Amino acid sequence: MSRVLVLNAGSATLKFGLYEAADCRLRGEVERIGDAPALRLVSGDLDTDGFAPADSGHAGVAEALLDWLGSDLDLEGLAGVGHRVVHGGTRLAEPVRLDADRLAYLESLEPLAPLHQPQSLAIIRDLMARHPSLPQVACFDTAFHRTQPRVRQLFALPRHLADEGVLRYGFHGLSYAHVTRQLPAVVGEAAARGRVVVAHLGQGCSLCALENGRSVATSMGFTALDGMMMGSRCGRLDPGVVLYLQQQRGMSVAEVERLLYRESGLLGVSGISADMRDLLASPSPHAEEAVALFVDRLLEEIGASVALLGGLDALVFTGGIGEHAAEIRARTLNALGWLGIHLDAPANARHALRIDGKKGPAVAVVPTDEEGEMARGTLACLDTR
Ligand SMILES: Nc1ncnc2c1ncn2[C@@H]1O[C@H](COP(=O)(O)OP(=O)(O)O)[C@@H](O)[C@H]1O
Ligand SMILES: CC(=O)OP(=O)(O)O
Ligand SMILES: [Mg+2]
Repeated sequence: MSRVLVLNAGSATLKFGLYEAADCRLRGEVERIGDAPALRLVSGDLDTDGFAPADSGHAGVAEALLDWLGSDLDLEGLAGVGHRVVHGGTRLAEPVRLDADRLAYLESLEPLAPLHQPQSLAIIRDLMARHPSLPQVACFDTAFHRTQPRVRQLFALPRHLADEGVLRYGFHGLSYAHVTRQLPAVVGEAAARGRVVVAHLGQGCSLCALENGRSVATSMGFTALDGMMMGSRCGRLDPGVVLYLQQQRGMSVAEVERLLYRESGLLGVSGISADMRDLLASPSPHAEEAVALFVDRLLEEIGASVALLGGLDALVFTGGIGEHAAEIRARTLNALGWLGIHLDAPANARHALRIDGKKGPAVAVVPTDEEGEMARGTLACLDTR
């Protein structure tokens, strides 16, 4: 039976899963990378004691995770390893087996995803060096959005920039692909084929407008910095602010990158934390202001998606905040009565699969599973290579 390992390197987490065909045998994550990395098993049975990173950074954590997995599992016996690579650029979309050429292309995209691309490529290089004959497969966050009409991919910039690939790519595609697969069972066949908005709200946040199960618009852009406000990223921003920071404040490119990716969003506005749990529990007015802005921006992004779809049949929440923060869902949904949405408050409080009051558009909470989607893509890629 084909066994694959999948690795999902995020900005502060490294999630992993071991699959035998479609069955998940082991799943877990290392949280708080860069601070105090801790390994947590979500399912499966393996002693976590042997996990001992030499340092708290991404490289140390990845090495320790591979050592820990390798001490119990025969990594050489795997059919392959699947990796979440957030940016596939113009050349790569479907899951592909990596070689030196493709790896070099993906490296050229590192500046477009500084919180994700360098981390996942470093793990891939490490695994290629350790196990040269073990297939490494990349599964792209951008792939799901390639169905978008060209006009939705364009920025209002001179044409030659679009010709060289400065386009809206969109991200969180593995999450949207998983949610889309669940839609018929969750909201019914008719709504699943209709106009659906999915809000993926995690550390990174984005929205996707679906028509007949295909992405027709998304809030993230050329990079995972655009659109919705996030944990530590600003989301949509007047580009004049970037000019101001460089011209008036004399900030370097690296300083601006740091500010926009790591010091903004919930963290920047609250001055307290990038973690929604901390802000919801905080009595600070700055925490409340950050939460209020988050809800406002979410309403704007939902409104934009619904306008492009010409209506709404279902709204889905996913990602850490989308799945677990009942207060954020309630504050958002209570402001969406104009869409005919009715909230079932007790169902929302217990994070039920359906939280609408059986009138108007369906509203659902669907746990995401990027790892399951990657296992599927990796197995399909290895079967047809
Ligand atoms: N119970 C909760 N209440 C509010 N927010 C939560 C809760 N659990 C998780 N979160 C939020 O989810 C975020 C992480 O989302 P997740 O999708 O796991 O992140 P990642 O993008 O790293 O995969 C955390 O930053 C936190 O703000
Ligand atoms: C693309 C992106 O923002 O991913 P994450 O939510 O994992 O940070
Ligand atoms: Mg995520």
